[in-house]
Amino acid sequence: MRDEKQKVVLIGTGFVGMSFAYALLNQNVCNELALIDVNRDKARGEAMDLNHGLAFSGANMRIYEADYDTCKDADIVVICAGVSQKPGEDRPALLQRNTAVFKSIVDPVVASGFSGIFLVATNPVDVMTHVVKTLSGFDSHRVIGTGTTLDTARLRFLLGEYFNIDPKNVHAYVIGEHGESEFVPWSQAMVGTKSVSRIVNDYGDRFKKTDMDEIGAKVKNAAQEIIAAKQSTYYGIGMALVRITKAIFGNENSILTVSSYLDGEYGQSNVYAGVPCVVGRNGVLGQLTLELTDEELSKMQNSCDILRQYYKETNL
Ligand SMILES: NC(=O)C1=CN([C@@H]2O[C@H](COP(=O)(O)OP(=O)(O)OC[C@H]3O[C@@H](n4cnc5c(N)ncnc54)[C@H](O)[C@@H]3O)[C@@H](O)[C@H]2O)C=CC1
Ligand SMILES: CC(=O)C(=O)O
Repeated sequence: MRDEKQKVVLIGTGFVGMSFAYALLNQNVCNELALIDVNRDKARGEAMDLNHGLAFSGANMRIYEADYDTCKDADIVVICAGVSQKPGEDRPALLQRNTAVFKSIVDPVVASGFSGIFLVATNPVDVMTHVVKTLSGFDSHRVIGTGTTLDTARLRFLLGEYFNIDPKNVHAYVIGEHGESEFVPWSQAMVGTKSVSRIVNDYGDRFKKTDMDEIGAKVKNAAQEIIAAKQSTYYGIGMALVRITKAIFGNENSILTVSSYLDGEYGQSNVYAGVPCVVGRNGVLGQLTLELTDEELSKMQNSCDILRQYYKETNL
């Protein structure tokens, strides 16, 4: 049993929220989990179902359905509420509907006296995270989105398969929008201590630049492929949310490509985008600024321009 209380409030007990909650329980990440949903029966049923697994888990966790007052002493409020994409729909198509949903969520969270960290998964995630920053008035280091953490995990998995190397030893990132304009800064991708550019250069007969481009495209299209096959994606993002939660509770100062507020980094400002950040107990401690090539910087500019335009469309 921990000495310290570690309380998470999850808002939105759908596929993504409950995949997160189930992984939290299995990894014994916190000792209190409150579930909020506009559909209170659903949240209550989910709390019951999780509680019935406690005896099998080694976790000592209090899990219950609640209303917004519970946010008052929470450490992290995780937002997974809102609509998700239908097959063929893109993430920005959700913007207006999810902005309306967030207006009904962020106000009561703040009114409760909450003073912890917001962690957002709802799409389009970079813009929705910016929406939370504006609606809450919180300092940006305490408002984080999942950004490109999931895309980065997809990239590491595919590169691990391609090079036949443990993905944990693949250090490569997807950055920018969690969406169409995201990209892989290949100049910064490493397998162990060797850069991917060097591997492709030295072993061009086996490992090809065109294969890297194909992997980047597969990462970008992964969500659509999964949604076409099974309607929605949730296990990967659930695990990504747990990874970020652990970095916060453990004060790990881990480098994760969360969506964070750019204030001059990469020449960008007034925008949330996925970039490698140092994540610890106080949220985003800072960005680890990558040394991008001119071509990569122009991709970053494009991605941030798109995100700023989407944010403008929220009229906040
Ligand atoms: N950031 C990422 O990498 C990923 C993000 N997502 C996004 O996560 C979001 C959730 O997806 P799913 O869980 O599959 O959807 P879902 O439809 O299964 O769950 C959404 C939940 O939100 C609740 N909800 C709706 N309005 C609410 C309100 N005003 N207050 C409280 N709760 C409310 C619903 O009752 C429902 O339980 C979507 O926007 C989806 O696009 C999904 C996968 C990956
Ligand atoms: C749905 C979504 O954003 C994803 O799986 O990447």
